[in-house]
Amino acid sequence: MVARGLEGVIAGTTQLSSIIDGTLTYHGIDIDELAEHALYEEVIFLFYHGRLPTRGELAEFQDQLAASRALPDGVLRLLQDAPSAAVPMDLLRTAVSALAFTEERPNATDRESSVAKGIRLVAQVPTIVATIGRLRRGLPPVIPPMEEHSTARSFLMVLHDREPDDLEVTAMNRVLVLHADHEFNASTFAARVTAATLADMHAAITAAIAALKGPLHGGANAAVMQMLEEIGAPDRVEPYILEKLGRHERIMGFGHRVYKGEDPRAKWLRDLSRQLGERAGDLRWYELSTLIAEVMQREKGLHPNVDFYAASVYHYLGIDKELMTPVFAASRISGWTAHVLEQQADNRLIRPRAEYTGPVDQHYVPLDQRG
Ligand SMILES: CC(=O)SCCNC(=O)CCNC(=O)[C@H](O)C(C)(C)COP(=O)(O)OP(=O)(O)OC[C@H]1O[C@@H](n2cnc3c(N)ncnc32)[C@H](O)[C@@H]1OP(=O)(O)O
Ligand SMILES: O=C([O-])CC(=O)C(=O)O
Repeated sequence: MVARGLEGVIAGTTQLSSIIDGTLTYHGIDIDELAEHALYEEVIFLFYHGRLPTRGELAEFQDQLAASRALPDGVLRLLQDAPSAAVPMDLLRTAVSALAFTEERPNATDRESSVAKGIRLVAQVPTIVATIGRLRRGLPPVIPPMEEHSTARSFLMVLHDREPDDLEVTAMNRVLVLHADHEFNASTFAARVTAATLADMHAAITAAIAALKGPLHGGANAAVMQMLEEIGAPDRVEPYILEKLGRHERIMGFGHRVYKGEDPRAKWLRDLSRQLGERAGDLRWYELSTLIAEVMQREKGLHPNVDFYAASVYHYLGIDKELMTPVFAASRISGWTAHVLEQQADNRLIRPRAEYTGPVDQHYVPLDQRG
């Protein structure tokens, strides 16, 4: 029997993250502890080294990331020359693919080369995303400040051309921690399938970005924002959701292949949405979100996934709808690159079988004899 969508299939092993009985851990550490205490850079180090950094190692690692954030001129030009209607996820995918041109050994897959490429990508992807955001607002690209250690702060500074405040930085850091890895999700699996052919890091990450784009995966956050805008007012929540469910349409940001109860990341994002909404004196997006969640719980027994409250959090952080899925990628790049390293360290081609369901005993009919 075929497991449709590979549901429940254990397709490989990983030491990076696990979801057991609804509990998410990164290398054995509960996501709640990391969300509360960790800097995103500590999480990246954890993925790359299998342990948390010492103070000295963290400072050195943050220096290395900060020194790698700038984009090569060719990639900046590519972003600037793209049509103004280009879709941000398409721009990100193309820019990451083009970064391979700037590698001295683009095809190399040995550990040293792949670690160096991975760290460069972890540093560069947030810059690409912030630069796409700037260009969409008619702002010129800027070089991210090298003295800025925090990815969260650097990203917001570049995106908004101003100093973010403490709550914004805390929120952005937490968003980066919460989205960083999630075992064999679709985009990570795409990266691993690509890496398993011995294609290089940039090839694998380009495949991952392509897979993240769809609304059943990372693209759901932008679709949630679209829905919030369409609903607009609390009294429209119930009729809107019931009408969609009546047409057997999916409500974006709900349901998950692995979690059947609450996604452990959702409560952190709900809390951030409320805090940012209170600070802005505009709780509309938070309140609409909680009302939708109540209706979905009552009608379908479905819980919000990571993409649901992320939409209003991003909105409160001044991130446009179209940039929301790229922002997800700016965090998941840490997990993707670490999974590629893990795949390369113990590689075997990933090549399952298909059950054939087409016709049998057919014959070639010459062109002039076909009716
Ligand atoms: C970062 C991430 O990728 S998190 C996921 C982001 N994606 C979304 O938010 C999109 C909306 N959610 C979905 O489409 C799904 O829940 C998925 C894709 C996440 C998981 O899908 P699957 O594991 O394949 O679940 P499946 O599609 O089999 O759904 C099971 C049942 O729940 C229903 N269901 C699942 N999600 C939803 C939803 N969001 N809205 C309405 N009904 C839903 C399905 O219609 C189905 O009902 P049925 O058995 O009566 O036909
Ligand atoms: O794991 C999944 O299927 C989807 C995903 O990436 C996540 O929830 O973070």
